[in-house]
Parts: sequence; C-alpha cells; structure tokens
Amino acid sequence: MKLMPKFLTKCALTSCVPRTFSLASSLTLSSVIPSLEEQVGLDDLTSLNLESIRRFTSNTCLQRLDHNEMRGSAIEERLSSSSDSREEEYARRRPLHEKYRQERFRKSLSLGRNQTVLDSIYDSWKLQSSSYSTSCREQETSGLSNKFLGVLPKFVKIVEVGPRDGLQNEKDIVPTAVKIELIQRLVSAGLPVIEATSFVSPKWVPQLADAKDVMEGVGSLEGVKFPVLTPNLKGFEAAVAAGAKEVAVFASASESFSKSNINCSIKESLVRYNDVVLAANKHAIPVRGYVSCVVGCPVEGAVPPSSVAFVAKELNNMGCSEISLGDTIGVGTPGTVVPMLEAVMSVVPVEKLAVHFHDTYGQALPNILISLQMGISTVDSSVAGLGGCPYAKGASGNVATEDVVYMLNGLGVRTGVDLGKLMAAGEFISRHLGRRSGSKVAVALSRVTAEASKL
Ligand SMILES: CC(C)(COP(=O)([O-])OP(=O)([O-])OC[C@H]1O[C@@H](n2cnc3c(N)ncnc32)[C@H](O)[C@@H]1OP(=O)([O-])[O-])[C@@H](O)C(=O)NCCC(=O)NCCSC(=O)C[C@@](C)(O)CC(=O)[O-]
Repeated sequence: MKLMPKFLTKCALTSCVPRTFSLASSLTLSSVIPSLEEQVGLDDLTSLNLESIRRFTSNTCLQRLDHNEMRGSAIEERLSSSSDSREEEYARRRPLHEKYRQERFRKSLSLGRNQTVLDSIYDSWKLQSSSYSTSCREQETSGLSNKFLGVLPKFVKIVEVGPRDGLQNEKDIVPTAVKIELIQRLVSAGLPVIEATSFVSPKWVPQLADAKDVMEGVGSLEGVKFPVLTPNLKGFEAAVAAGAKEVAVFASASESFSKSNINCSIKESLVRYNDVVLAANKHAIPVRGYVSCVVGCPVEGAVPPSSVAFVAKELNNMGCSEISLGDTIGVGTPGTVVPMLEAVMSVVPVEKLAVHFHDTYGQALPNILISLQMGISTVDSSVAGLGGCPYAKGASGNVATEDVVYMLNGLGVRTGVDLGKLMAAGEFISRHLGRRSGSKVAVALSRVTAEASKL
C-alpha cells in the first residue's frame, strides 16, 4: 500500500492550497449572498463595487457578514483588493461593523454578575463554535473539500492521558485530591477514556506513588474507562487489586530508550508484557500496548519505521487490544509520520491503532490530521498540554486535548467532548500547577472572554 504519494505529493502541498482557499471563499460568498451570485456570477465579483453589492443584499445578509468574521473577512479581502474607493467605503463602515459585532458579542455572552469566568469561556466558545462549524459543513459539499475532508473519520475517540502522562513528570507532588478532581472534571467534559495513573516503581516515578488512592477516588465514576500503566506483573497485580479494569504496557522502538525508561531491552520488555497480557486475559482485562519513540529517540536519533512496525506487530500478536504509537519527544513531522504509519499499518490493522504526539516542535496537530486521513480514529492527548517523559530529556507536553477538540470541531468530526468543560478542567490544573495552560486554544479563548468582559 503506497500511501505517501497520495498525501504528500508536491501538488498536494503546494498547488492545491490556494485553489482550496479560493473555492472556499466562493462557496462562502454564494451561501451568504445567493441573490448576488445568481445575478452576476462569481467570477465578476472582483470588479464589483460596494454600491452594487448593497443593491443585491438585504439587512440579513449584512448581519450574517458581521456575525461571521471568517466569512466577512474573506469577502472583504476579495472586494477591497481592486479599488481605493472600496477601501474608503469600508473605512466608513468599519465603526458600524465593530459596534454591531461588539453588541452581538455582549448579548451572546450575557455576562451576569454571578457568572464565573469559566462559564463565560464556555459561552464564548459556543459563539465561535456555531460560526465555524456551519462554515465547515457548507464546504463539505464541494468535490475538493471532500477529497481532503471526506476521508476523515466521523468520530474520533480521544484518550485523555493528562492525569498520567501529563503529571508523571511534575517535580512537586500533586495532592491526590487534586488528581481526583481533575479526573472528575475530565469525566464531566465527556472524555470516554482517561488514563488515570501508573502502577510503576515509586522510586522511578514518585509523582504517581498514590496510584492506589487515585483509583479508589475514581472507582465510583461510571461510563468512563480508566486504564493504568503496568510495566510488569507486579504492577498488573497491584492495578487489579486497586480496581483497574483496563491496563497498558509500554514498549519502545528504541533500545536506548527502553533501557532508560524501563531498565531492560526491547526483547526482555516484550517477554514481560506477554506475561501481563496472559494474566490480563484471565481477568478479561483489555491491554493497550504503547510503542514509544516511533519517530525519534533522545539518544539514538531517527528511528526506522521497520523497528516501530516490529514492536507494534509483537504487541498485536500477543493480544493487545489497541496499539498507541508515541512520538515521545515530539520530533515527527507528517514527512516522517506517514512512512512510519505506512510500515505499522502493513502489519497491524488500522482500527487497532492510536496516535500519541508530543508537541515539542509544534507538529502534533498536522501529524494528527495526516494520521486521521490515513484512517486512524483514536488520538491520545493531554488536557492543557501537560506532560513530558521523565526519561526523555527535552520532551515537552503532549498535544493539548483542547487544541485537538477545537481542530476536530472545525473539521466536523465528533468527539463527544464539551470544549468549555474541558477548558475548565485545564484551567483548574494549570492554576494548581501555577502556570499558563499549554493549550493555544484555551489561551486564545480565555483572552477573547477577558476582552468581552471589558465591553
Ligand atoms: C519497570 C521498572 C519497575 C523496573 O525497575 P527495576 O528497578 O529494573 O526493577 P526491579 O524488578 O529490579 O525492582 C526494583 C524495585 O522496584 C520495585 N518494583 C518493580 N516493579 C514495580 C511496580 N510495578 N510497582 C511498584 N514497584 C515495583 C521492586 O519491588 C523493587 O523494589 P525494592 O525491592 O527495591 O524495594 C521501573 O523501571 C519503572 O517503574 N519504570 C517506570 C518508567 C515510567 O513510568 N516511565 C514513564 C512512562 S512511559 C512513557 O511516558 C511513554 C508513553 C507511554 O507515554 C508513550 C510516549 O509518550 O511515547
């Protein structure tokens, strides 16, 4: 199966991009000003002046232009490019436009005295969500959009790893009660799977020494899966005793990382994990298998796709229910992720694969998008972008769950996650850790809300 040319040809990366943009603008315009389109044809639009537009548009159309900033600005861009008089006209209208926009914003936020900041973040999200998702659905009808967006899954399962991967590297011990509240908040945000903690050696990862207590604290929460990491039989037995119903084992595609992370070779780790899977089978407990360093290793550098495929295949053959491919140090780009996925997909069915990207180089979202285009529909992420592996120097946080959900909402892909509540969970843990959220979306939407509250 040769997937690379389909996604990464020069054409796909260069020539198609401007064509997509102009088509999107045309579609948007046609849906906003249908009467105009019928009478003059889209190609004539750049030569029109505002007077002619006003003749064809009703108040409603103008309001929709104001309401939907993305559409409005795309149209403004096309219309204002060819004449000074149009610019003057826009300069004259801009204060009205701005006043109307602020008025709508104020109304939609309806900031009462008793409302909390988090409520208002949620409200502002609803405002944005309604305008962006509508535009995506309208674009779905075009052939070119279908080519790029039609291949995406309709639903993506998000595996939230914040309480485990996100917190394991924190130097100051986070109180158990805070971890439990974080998990409760993530549950209420609608996340279907939340990796709760690890049953590893407390000497190696002191932050998660309270694994048993965390499991006790979340035991009564229903309808959500709480897998935990188990590096060996000892960890597995402790996890089961604490009530775990799903576990995860974690191998590596790099020998050096295997040694530093779990103090054994890849081969030895696979023997250990086979024991864990056999024991789990007896309890009907599903085992997720991780492969770390799927693109690069902090010690060895580039990791060949064949090494990743080998470990993924072994985990699959021993009976892991899902294989998560981890770019532990976040060095991957779509250029290195595609051949790696291609190699893995030739030995493990795509339905069993998940992707797990750290965002060290800001590549996680494009890597996720290309993975979805290749048929993967399970994505790991961490609220507020928490994370980093104690045994991978320089690894930054996982991709932020808020950023993933925002992107998927924009693509019309369902997740079942409530972005407002998710942001509240991110705000909660970031405040506790005394730092700004690592989610660009959370930071941007909080800023929007703060500005709105000044109106
Ligand atoms: C694997 C071991 C345990 C080997 O550790 P070791 O020192 O080689 O093991 P050992 O068998 O010699 O035992 C040493 C001590 O640890 C104890 N021990 C042994 N096992 C356990 C256990 N399960 N729970 C609690 N205690 C345990 C054992 O009882 C003994 O205690 P002592 O006699 O000295 O008092 C150790 O290296 C370890 O715990 N490593 C954990 C590393 C870790 O958690 N790394 C982070 C997670 S991986 C990751 O983040 C990547 C991932 C998954 O997110 C994907 C990605 O981002 O790409």
